[in-house]
Amino acid sequence: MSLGGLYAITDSALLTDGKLLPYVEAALAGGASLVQYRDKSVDTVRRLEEATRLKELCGQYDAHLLINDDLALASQLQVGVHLGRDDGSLREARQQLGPDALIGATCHASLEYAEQAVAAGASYVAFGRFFPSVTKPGTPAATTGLLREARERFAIPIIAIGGITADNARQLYDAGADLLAVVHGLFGADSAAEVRRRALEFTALKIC
Ligand SMILES: Cc1ncc(COP(=O)(O)OP(=O)(O)O)c(N)n1
Ligand SMILES: Cc1ncsc1CCOP(=O)(O)O
Ligand SMILES: [Mg+2]
Repeated sequence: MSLGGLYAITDSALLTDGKLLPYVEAALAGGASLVQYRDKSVDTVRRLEEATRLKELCGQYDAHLLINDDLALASQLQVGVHLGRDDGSLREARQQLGPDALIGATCHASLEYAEQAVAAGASYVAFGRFFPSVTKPGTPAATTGLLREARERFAIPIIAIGGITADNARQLYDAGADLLAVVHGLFGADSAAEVRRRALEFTALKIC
């Protein structure tokens, strides 16, 4: 499976007041190829409803939906899942979701963990944060040097995350990232039109 470009990650603290669907649609219209539903609440009814709507929306744009942290919800909707290092077993996720599912793994700045994630069946490995992040400030820092090493070691898609904007993105693609995963640099906009503009900017950087 060939993946590349912009990976849009939602944030329930940012996408309030009915912004979730129009903002995600704008990101898709601007070329996002993956969307991650990242909602840390325990409102299971709303989470199921929102994720179901996002799955439909992604289908319209030929994009993939992944669920953050929640294998049960991913399994219920038959979509992908992204698991951090304490979010459960990648092996179990692969067993439950099957061979074609997208399963992502957070690796922070550890190539060793990434090796284990690949062995456990991850579809991609995610490194970062690369820049100061408003969304998750405490995440361990990673460097473009690490990204270059990862590019040499891994054949599967490599994701960079953390504080990414169109202004600092180029160096991450140049160091070997296939996709840039973005929350605030995309959705911290004050209109859907601005989200689309930002997404187009990220997408154009990948093509150049
Ligand atoms: C693509 C991608 N990379 C990393 C993360 C971070 O996952 P995690 O460390 O589990 O942190 P939370 O996102 O769950 O707060 C991610 N979500 N997506
Ligand atoms: C979830 C996560 N994991 C590492 S950094 C990060 C936050 C990404 O959000 P932003 O793009 O706003 O820095
Ligand atoms: Mg997590």
